[in-house]
Order: sequence, then structure tokens, then C-alpha cells
Amino acid sequence: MAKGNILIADDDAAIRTVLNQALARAGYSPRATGNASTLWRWISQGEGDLVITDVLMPDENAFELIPRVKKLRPELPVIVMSAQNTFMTAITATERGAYEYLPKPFDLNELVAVVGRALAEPRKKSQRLTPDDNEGMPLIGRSPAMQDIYRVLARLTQTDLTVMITGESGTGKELVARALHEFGKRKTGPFVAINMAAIPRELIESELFGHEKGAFTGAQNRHIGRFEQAEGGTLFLDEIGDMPMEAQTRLLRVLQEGEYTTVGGRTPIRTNVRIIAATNRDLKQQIDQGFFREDLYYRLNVVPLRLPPLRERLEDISDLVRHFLAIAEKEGLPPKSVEPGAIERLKRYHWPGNIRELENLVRRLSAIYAQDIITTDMVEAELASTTRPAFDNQAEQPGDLSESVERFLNDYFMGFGQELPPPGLYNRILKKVEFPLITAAITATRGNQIRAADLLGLNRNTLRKKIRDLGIKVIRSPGG
Ligand SMILES: Nc1ncnc2c1ncn2[C@@H]1O[C@H](COP(=O)(O)OP(=O)(O)OP(=O)(O)O)[C@@H](O)[C@H]1O
Repeated sequence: MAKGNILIADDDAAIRTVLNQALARAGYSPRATGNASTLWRWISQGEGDLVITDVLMPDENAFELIPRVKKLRPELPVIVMSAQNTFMTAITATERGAYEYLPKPFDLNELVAVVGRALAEPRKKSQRLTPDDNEGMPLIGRSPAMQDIYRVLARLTQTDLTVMITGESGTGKELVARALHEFGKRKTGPFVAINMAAIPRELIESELFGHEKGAFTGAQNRHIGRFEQAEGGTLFLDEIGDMPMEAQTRLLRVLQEGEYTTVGGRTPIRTNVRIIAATNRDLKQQIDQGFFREDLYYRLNVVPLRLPPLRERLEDISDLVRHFLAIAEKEGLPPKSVEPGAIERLKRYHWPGNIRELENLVRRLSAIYAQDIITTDMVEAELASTTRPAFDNQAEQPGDLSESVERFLNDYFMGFGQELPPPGLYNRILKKVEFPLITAAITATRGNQIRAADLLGLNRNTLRKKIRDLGIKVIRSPGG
């Protein structure tokens, strides 16, 4: 006996044949049509246990059909396929009540697996998702890598699951966290972001959970923590890898028990907050080195979401450039177009700073050149100026490093709202720069401190002292 009757609608006969064969081979009984009206007739006659439909059909768009199907037969799972692979297609499919969205081309095994899952699941009522502003979709890019992300996001918006977003700096982690909030069930609640790397370690617990008046020296008033601010909404824990151990322990308890106490407080406070965490570090490595709690990692990593670096989705560059030019234009800069060769040149760059770097570059290009077309030569000149090595002795002008320090400081000050950070800022910030610098020199010289001191231009004893003070581990490897 067949495992289930599948109705297929696609105006492409080749796709119908392929799907028919694959599903029949997997033990289902498929039936296919090339138009929406036949599909609707079958559905209204009570046929089929599951529907697979393309979005664009000659007589009707599946997005218009699905709500009718859901009304008539809410239990019938509908899988939507589409070659128009944008974030909005994924979101719209889910919003209309599709069980799953499959961007074309897809793997047939995947389709068969999705069908199996859909038929096995107890029937749920679909939840509607109504973004306030379809136009303002923030996520740009139609590469296969981004389509995978959109599909996961579309499903995740309907849940309260904890999500861990990983990806290099500038890949859009915060943007994705915001999209999850804005298109999710909690969109009417607050979205609160906190960057662990931007807050002094000793203040993180009080920032997260709040403190009572007099909880520690300097705590003159009761302070409302980010958990409380985010009540009913989403709390985005950025750079989670920088969270100190004690705060990790406290966070773990909140995740386990759904309640917390403020610093200096006794009464447990129940919390209703969705957690989204992000990191650009390798947390597994942090766990091995004893900097991150493994149990917390598994609590946070319920749904891992890895954002690909821009160099893995170079095909998105053209859409992104146009998007950033449009933003620049809205901000009052003159409208500009781009020479195809310029896009090709951008695709040959390796984008260590990812989308943020591309965004800055487009912004500069639209601001500094008077011409209304961005040429390959302009791109070449800009790339040459940003990719000059940071320690090049003629490179006196501020490069990427001071830009990222500036960004860091902005976030850092924002972390304090109206208040000033605690004293001792100069040394704290210098340490932040010294740590990666010295670590890099030691790694480059394979743990040879004498060569590292030469490379840095530091006295050997000074380097030794800094290594000790900063708690840097030196492991000497062969050749070092
Ligand atoms: N898919 C995208 N479409 C459009 N803009 C994007 C996209 N991804 C990122 N951006 C833009 O790139 C910039 C960097 O994104 P974001 O701050 O979310 O990155 P991040 O991964 O959180 O970076 P960091 O790790 O440095 O905090 C932002 O201005 C964001 O608007």
C-alpha cells in the first residue's frame, strides 16, 4: 500500500516527471498537474495527503492558493518550491502556512525526507506571520548559502527556540537576530542587544541581571538588567564567547530554571525572554581551553546557524552593492550605477571584513567620486587603499584597525547608555589590543619569544612581562 497520496503542481513537465519518479520510488503515490486550478479541484475533492507546488503557475500564484487550501483543509501539508529565492519568498511561504519551502534546485533525497517528516508529524494549525513592512526586508542575497539560511529562519521565526548564530565578523549576525525577532511571535516585545566584548567583565552580571541598591561599591541605585528590559521579547547576547565564567554559570541557571536573581537580590524573578546568542569565535576551542562552559554551550546551541563569509557567496555581491547604493541614495548621496567590470573586480577580493567591509566600501565610493557611474578603476583604487598591510610603514592613514577600534568603542560606550564607563579605560582598551597583537606575534614565530620580541620591536623582558600579565599561553612548536 502506498505511504501517502501526493499532489504535485508545477508547470514544468520535466520537474513533474522527476518528482513523480522520485516519490513513487520512495513508496508514495504521486499525481501531478501543470496548473493551479486542477490542483485546487483535487484538493477540494478531498484528494491527497500532501501537496507539493511551485509558486509560479500559469493560472495562479501558489501564495494565493495556499490560504484557501489552509482554510478548507488545515491539516493538509503544503510544500512550496520556488526558483525565486529571496528571504521574502521563504517568509511568505511560511507566512501563508506552507509546511516547508524548498528553493530550486533542490536535492530529491531532501524532498523525500521533507515529505516523510510532514506526513509523520501530528497536524498543527499554522501560525500566521505578518511582517509589518514587507518592503523593508533587511536580508539581501540569493546565493544557495543564503537560501539555506532563509529556510531555517522562516521556520525559526515561528518558534521560541534558542538560536546560536556563528560567523565571522560582519557576516550579518546581529541583522539575522533582529530579523528573527521582527518576523517572529515576539515582534511586539522589545529586542535588546548586549555585546559581551564591549562591557567590562566585572559589570556583565549586573548588566544582564540588574543589581540592587548597595549590591557592591558604587551601586547607588537599583539597576534594571537586560533580562528585565527584554521581558516578553528577545535578548541578543552578542560575542557570547567573551562572557566571563561566573556570568556563564548564572546564565545557565536562567536557561535551566527560567528564573534569576539580581546581583544582591534574593527573590527569584521569572523570565520570559527568547535568547539568541552570537559569536565569531570557535566556542569548541574555548571549551577545550576552559574559557566556556560546555553545558552552557549545549543549552545555547539548540539551533546552530552558521552565516557564511562573503567570500563563500560572491554571487550576492551585485545585489548587496545595489542595496547599499540605494541606502546611500536615501541618505542624500547622489544616485550611482555600477560598471559590470567593477562588480567582477569586487568578486575577486577576499572580504576579510565581510558585508560590513563591502558596505563601507560602497559608502566611500558613493561619497567621494563625483561621477554617476562606479568604474572598475575606482574599485581598484579603493581596494588597493584598504588592503595595504596595516603595519606598512608608509601607511600613516587610519586603516581597518582604527576603524574597528572605533566601532568597538562606540558599542562600548553605548553599553553604558547615559552613564560613563568605570575609570581605567585607557589601560583596559590597550589590553584589548595588546592581547591579540602579542598572541599573533607568538603564533607567527611558533612560540619563539625572542623572535616574537624582535618582530614586535619590544624588549624581551617587556614581552615576557606582558605575556605573564595578559595570561597568554605560549606553546613552542617545531621550527619556533
Ligand atoms: N544579508 C545582508 N543584507 C544586507 N545587509 C547586510 C546583510 N548582512 C549584513 N549586512 C550589513 O552588514 C553590516 C554588518 O552586519 P552585522 O552587524 O549584523 O554583522 P555581525 O556578524 O553581527 O558583525 P560583528 O560580529 O562584527 O558584530 C550591517 O550594517 C548589516 O546591516
